[in-house]
Amino acid sequence: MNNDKWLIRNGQFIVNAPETSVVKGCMMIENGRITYIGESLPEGEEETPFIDGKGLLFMPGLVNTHGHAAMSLLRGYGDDLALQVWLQEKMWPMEAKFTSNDVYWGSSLSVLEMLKGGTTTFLDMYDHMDQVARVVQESGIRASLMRGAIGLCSEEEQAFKLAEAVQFAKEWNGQADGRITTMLSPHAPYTCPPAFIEKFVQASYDLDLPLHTHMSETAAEVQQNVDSYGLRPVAHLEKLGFFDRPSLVAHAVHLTDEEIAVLASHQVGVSHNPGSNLKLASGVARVNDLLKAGVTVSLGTDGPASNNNLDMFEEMRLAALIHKGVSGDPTAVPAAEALRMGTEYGARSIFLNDTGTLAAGNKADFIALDIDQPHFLPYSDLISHVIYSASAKDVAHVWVDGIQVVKNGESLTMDEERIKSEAQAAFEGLLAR
Ligand SMILES: CSC[C@H]1O[C@@H](n2cnc3c(O)ncnc32)[C@H](O)[C@@H]1O
Ligand SMILES: [Zn+2]
Repeated sequence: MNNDKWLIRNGQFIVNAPETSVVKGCMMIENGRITYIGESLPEGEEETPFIDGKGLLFMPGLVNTHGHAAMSLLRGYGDDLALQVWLQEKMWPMEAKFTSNDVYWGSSLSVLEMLKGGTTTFLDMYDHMDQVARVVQESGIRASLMRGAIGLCSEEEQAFKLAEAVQFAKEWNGQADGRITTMLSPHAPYTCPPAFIEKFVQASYDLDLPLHTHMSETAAEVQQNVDSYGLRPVAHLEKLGFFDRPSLVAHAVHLTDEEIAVLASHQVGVSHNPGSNLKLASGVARVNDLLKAGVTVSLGTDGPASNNNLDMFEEMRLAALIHKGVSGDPTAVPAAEALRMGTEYGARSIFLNDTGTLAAGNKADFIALDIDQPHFLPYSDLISHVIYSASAKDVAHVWVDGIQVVKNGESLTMDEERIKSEAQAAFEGLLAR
């Protein structure tokens, strides 16, 4: 933990209360938490160590609420395919060959990309999760981790996967100085028989941990659910008690009005993954209607093999653009709302209540953008610029828990050259096996 007290002076800070706006002045950090943001230097702090924020825009770290980090090894391996073909013919055969070493280097590559691009918290659903947790420990990032379980196997294998998921969730919750939290995650209703999902719901009660799953990503999947169980995925999961638990669903592209009301009434969060949904031609989620119904909608990249990068600025921009385009309503998902989806709502979606905004009392998870660049001028509306003009490349500095992990665009905690060469070797090893 960081026990320093220090200040940023002469900076510009995006705050969300009482509304999303920019404050010019100072921010103070003590013991890894923000203790002050305001226009003037707090009294008696003239001698406190500080960094000069001139030319920088400080904002909350981005929160990526759905992904599979190790799939960076499969980036570019299987493009331009629909979800089921992509999964069954390209991803799953390769993933069957993944070792712990592959997951370690693939996740390292993704965490390096995420930190350098301003993501300070990510959700990860995968296998060999001890390796992902190790990467989180070493890199200094914050994460919500879970062993994803596909139940298209024998009951014996299902029991083994559930036991692994429970063991991982118990063992790692609160580790890495509290930066790791855990959830429980059956992969999807189309890959997990109802009785298997019910076991995850029971484990969620037993461990007092939230649930996460893929849901209603494609029209074909919704139809398959109706054919198999006589219900669409929302009613199916509701019947299995999934939504009686704190839960987050990824994608939720194909929803009816009634289903949106069900998600809202159970306070189910939705991780909207616009880049992945567009690339896999899954459709466009009803984000405007979800937000209007009071659903917490956050943003995720999904895995790097269906996106194909982990740039959360791109996801915020896509969210702000595509819902205007498909609705014909230029007021749909305004810039400030897209920004909250990428930060505040992200933290809320994964049940973190003291990160996601720059506010006194919150964890000091924040980033600084270099706004002394042509595409940020004129300084008319910096919130607009963050959504419509910025990209991951503009991130100069990153702090998590008040500890700097990226400085002048370079990682301070991860060995970039080693990670790139090991990831390339891991990919070649997968091709050769
Ligand atoms: C059980 S580990 C996670 C599992 O999820 C697969 N996956 C990656 N992206 C998607 C997606 O968009 N929809 C459904 N499943 C996805 C990944 O390949 C792993 O097998
Ligand atoms: Zn996914």
